[in-house]
Amino acid sequence: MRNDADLLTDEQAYLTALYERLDLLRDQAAERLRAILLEAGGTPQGRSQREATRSHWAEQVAQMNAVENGLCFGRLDFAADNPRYIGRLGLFAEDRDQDPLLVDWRAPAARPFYLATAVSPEGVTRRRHLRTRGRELTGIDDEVLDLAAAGAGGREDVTGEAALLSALTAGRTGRMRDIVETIQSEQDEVIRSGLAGVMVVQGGPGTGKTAVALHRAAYLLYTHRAQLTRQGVLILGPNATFLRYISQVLPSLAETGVLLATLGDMFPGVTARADEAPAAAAVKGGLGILDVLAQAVADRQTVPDDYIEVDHDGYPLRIERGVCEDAREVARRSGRPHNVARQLFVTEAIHALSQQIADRIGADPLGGENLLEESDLAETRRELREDIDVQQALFDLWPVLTPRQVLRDLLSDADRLESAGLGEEDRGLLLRAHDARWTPADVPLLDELAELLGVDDTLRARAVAQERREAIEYAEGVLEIVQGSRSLDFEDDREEEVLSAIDVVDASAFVERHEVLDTRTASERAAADRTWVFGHVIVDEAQELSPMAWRLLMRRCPSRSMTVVGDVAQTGDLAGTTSWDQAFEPYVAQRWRLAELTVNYRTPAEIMAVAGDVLAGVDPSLQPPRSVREAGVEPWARRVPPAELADQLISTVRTESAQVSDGRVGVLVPDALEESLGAELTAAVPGAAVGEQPDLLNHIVLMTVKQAKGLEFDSVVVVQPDEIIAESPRGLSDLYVAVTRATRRLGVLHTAELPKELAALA
Ligand SMILES: Nc1ncnc2c1ncn2[C@@H]1O[C@H](COP(=O)(O)OP(=O)(O)OP(=O)(O)O)[C@@H](O)[C@H]1O
Repeated sequence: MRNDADLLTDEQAYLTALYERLDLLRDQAAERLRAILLEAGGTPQGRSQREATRSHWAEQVAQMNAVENGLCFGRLDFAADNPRYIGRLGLFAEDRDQDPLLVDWRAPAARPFYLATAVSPEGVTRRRHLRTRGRELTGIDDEVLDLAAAGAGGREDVTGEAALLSALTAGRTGRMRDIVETIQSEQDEVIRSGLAGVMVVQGGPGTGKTAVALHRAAYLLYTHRAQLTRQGVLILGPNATFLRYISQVLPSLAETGVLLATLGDMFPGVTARADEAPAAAAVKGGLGILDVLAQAVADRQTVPDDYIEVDHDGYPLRIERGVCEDAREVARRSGRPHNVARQLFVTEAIHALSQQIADRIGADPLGGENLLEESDLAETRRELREDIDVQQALFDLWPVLTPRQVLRDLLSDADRLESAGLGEEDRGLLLRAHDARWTPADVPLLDELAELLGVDDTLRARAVAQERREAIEYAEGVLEIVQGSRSLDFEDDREEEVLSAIDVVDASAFVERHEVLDTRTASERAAADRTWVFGHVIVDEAQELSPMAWRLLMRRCPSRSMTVVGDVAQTGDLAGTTSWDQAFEPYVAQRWRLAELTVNYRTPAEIMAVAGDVLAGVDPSLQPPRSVREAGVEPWARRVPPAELADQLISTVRTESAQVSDGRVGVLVPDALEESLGAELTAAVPGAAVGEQPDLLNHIVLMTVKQAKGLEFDSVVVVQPDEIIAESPRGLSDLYVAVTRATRRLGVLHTAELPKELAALA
């Protein structure tokens, strides 16, 4: 009889063969890459093809490197089929007609690994999880999936229980890990849902929303590769620290072509990271600001009180208020953006001024018709257009503007704000220095202004068109030569069918082929281009987005192919989303689909009992997600004298750090205490990370709740919960976020009474 040791030996042999195949393929890819890198010169077309080949092989090598750990993690046995091994990458034998050696987790054939249950086994008789360290098999967990065996213990709501629990109880590292080995069926439904339309994934803390969003990106890129690598996928996260936290997950899923960004990165050339009062961000985030921006632009289209006098050709020329008003009216009525409509304003004004000149110099002394002819008038207009003084005067009245300039000027000038229609209280909130740093809430305003202002690219377009005309003329010349030589060569042999360049391309197609292709990836180009349209947009912590931020995102995704993950119970931003219906109504009406995640994989049951009370304070109708496990440790609270808070915190952090040994301790504090407690903690515990973008790889991190959105720690110490609540109208939601960051241990330090929502800890 075969025993467990034989089983391990067999599976190890299979694993070793897989790694040998991987090594071989990787060596081949690396060799091809080296060969391409050694090539040089050639035509522009040849170079761009070479670049495409180079990035293909570079990506292949990177993918194969990324799957080194955990290459294969599962096996499915079927009643009526060969076993199937599941891994992070697909591998084929030399002979492609054979079954694949390893099935990529994203392929349809891998799906039963995540979905098959004893009740609905989908032909699977056994699911096996392979545990590995490096290339070595360290253990096997089997689940037998036939109904007869279903009663034999195990949970029907969880697949791969042993593997799942071992993943969930592992110490945290400060970087998120992939979950491909233990994706649960409700998560799998979301990950593999179709590409089209808006899908909202609502789920409480720890239900795997972030993990699911990232795996969905990997799945979509795998399944719709051609389309999505061309257009790119945007993943929007709440802050830079969070992006670093998740940044390793995608490469290890062997994917590229994804742009990870925060709202603050969404206007090319601006990195908006500064903080501002939540109330100010709320004013900027509401749709009421749209009228203010439109008026701010209109306010830049001015007319003189009476007239402006300029010197033209030695004569004084008056640019009268009436002329400017008429020209402005025509330009505004065109409905074009400000910088584009400017052409109309100038043309109208020049027209009126030329008429003025004609009236003066062409007047018939005998009272007849004006003596100037149309050609004279055209000449006058040309002179006026070229007159620097006239140009300057018209520029001052209707200047070319940039979004940054308009927003800076507006936010630093109380009169402009008032004229744009902002009430006194809001003016007080928004007013700031002219050189203030950009905040994330400014970014949708910059984007909106870019739409209102537009870009007058007539000059650039003219230059490009001219260049292209010249290239086509040149190409026509080349093709004529080809044509000419062909008729000479084949004069005597007219029967022969010969295709030459002239038969298959015309001159403009010839030019197109020879134009140098942009070799940047879609995500690189998208990052530099405000008007880039993404193939798919994934938004994490989507509840924090304001209506203005949604407007910006919808512009980047006119196809509305979006995955939106979030939890309306965790909304902290005042302008954030508290109802998905409201957020999407303006863009897709009722046409969005909702998926709910209900199981909490992060926070153990003991801590969720406390979190449930806090959630009831936020909204009694909301249900906390169900914890998948217990930690066996009760959460605690300790009241300390105010003067001892810092010392007590330091000693608590030391104890907690020892408790989680290699894991992570997160200290979550009210905004007002971040600086002072941060300073005291780092003085006493030198390795601790604090500040605007603390390094999560440190074992101890102190941050505000806002910074901790989406993150998790083995042990969490919440400081002064009453202050966290008091700091914002959404303070209870913030406390809910704070207490749900822990994977094992939760403690609370407080100097005042415990808030009633935490009474269970008293
Ligand atoms: N199927 C799974 N297998 C293993 N681990 C999982 C699984 N699903 C989620 N997790 C783990 O649970 C933790 C919480 O997941 P995640 O951060 O994605 O949750 P979330 O819903 O985004 O939470 P929050 O709303 O609090 O930000 C992570 O450590 C994640 O790796």
